[in-house]
Amino acid sequence: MLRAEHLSKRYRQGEKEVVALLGFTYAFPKGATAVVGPSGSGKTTLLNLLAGFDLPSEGGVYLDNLPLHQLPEDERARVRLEYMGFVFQQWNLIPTLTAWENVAFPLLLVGRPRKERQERAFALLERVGLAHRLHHLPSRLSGGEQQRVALARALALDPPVLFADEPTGNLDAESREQVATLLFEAGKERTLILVTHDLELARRAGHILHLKGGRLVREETPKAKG
Ligand SMILES: Nc1ncnc2c1ncn2[C@@H]1O[C@H](COP(=O)(O)OP(=O)(O)OP(=O)(O)O)[C@@H](O)[C@H]1O
Repeated sequence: MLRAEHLSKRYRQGEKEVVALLGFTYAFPKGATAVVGPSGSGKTTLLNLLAGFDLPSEGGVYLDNLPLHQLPEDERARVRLEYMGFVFQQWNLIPTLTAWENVAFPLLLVGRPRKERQERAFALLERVGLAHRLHHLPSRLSGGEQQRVALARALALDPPVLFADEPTGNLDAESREQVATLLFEAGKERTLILVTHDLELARRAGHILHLKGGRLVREETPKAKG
C-alpha cells in the first residue's frame, strides 16, 4: 500500500517560491486511481514524489510503512526497481534492444538467469498481444506496439505499484483503447496511479483525484468500468 502524508513541494525560482503541491494526504488503494487537473496543478510533481524521484519539502511517502522519503537515492532506486513499474507518454524503450530484451531488462538488473528472463518476457509479450514481435527493435514497432512493450516491461518484476503518465497520449484511437484495456487489466491486481488529461480514460479508474493549484480539491469514485 502506497500512502502520502501531508506531502508538500516548494520550488525556488530566483526570489520567488512556487508551491507545486500542498498538504497532499491520500492512501492509494489497490486498483486504479487517476490523478487529473489543469496544467501546472501538480500532477507530475506528485508522481515524482510518490515514486521517490524527488523529495518532498514537507510530509512523507510510505510504501507498506517504509518511509521512502527518508531513504538515500540508491535505496530509493532499488525500491523503484523492485516495487514500482512505469509507463510514460514517451515509451523510453532501449532502441538497441529487441522487444523481448527490453521487457527482460529489469530481470537482468536483479540478476535473474537468462532462461527465466526469456520465459517471463515471452509470456508478458504474449499477454499484451505481441508474441509475434519478440525479436523486433523498437524502431520497427508502431507507437501502440511500443507502448505495449513498455507496459510488459513495467510488469516484468510484477511490481505492486504501477505508475502511468499520459500512457495513451501519443496514440491513435485503436491503440489507445488496446493500451488502456491492458493497463486497467494490470491495474486490477495492483495499485495503479494514472496521471492524465484524458477524462474519459480517468473515468475508467475506481478513484479520481482532482488537483488544483497543488491541492487535492476533490475525490471522485466513478462507477468502475474496468
Ligand atoms: N523543477 C521545478 N522548478 C520550479 N518550478 C517547478 C518545477 N517543476 C514544477 N514546477 C512548478 O510547479 C507547478 C506544478 O507543476 P507540475 O509539473 O507538477 O504540474 P502538472 O499538473 O504536472 O502540469 P502538466 O499537466 O502541464 O504536466 C507548476 O507551477 C510548475 O511551474
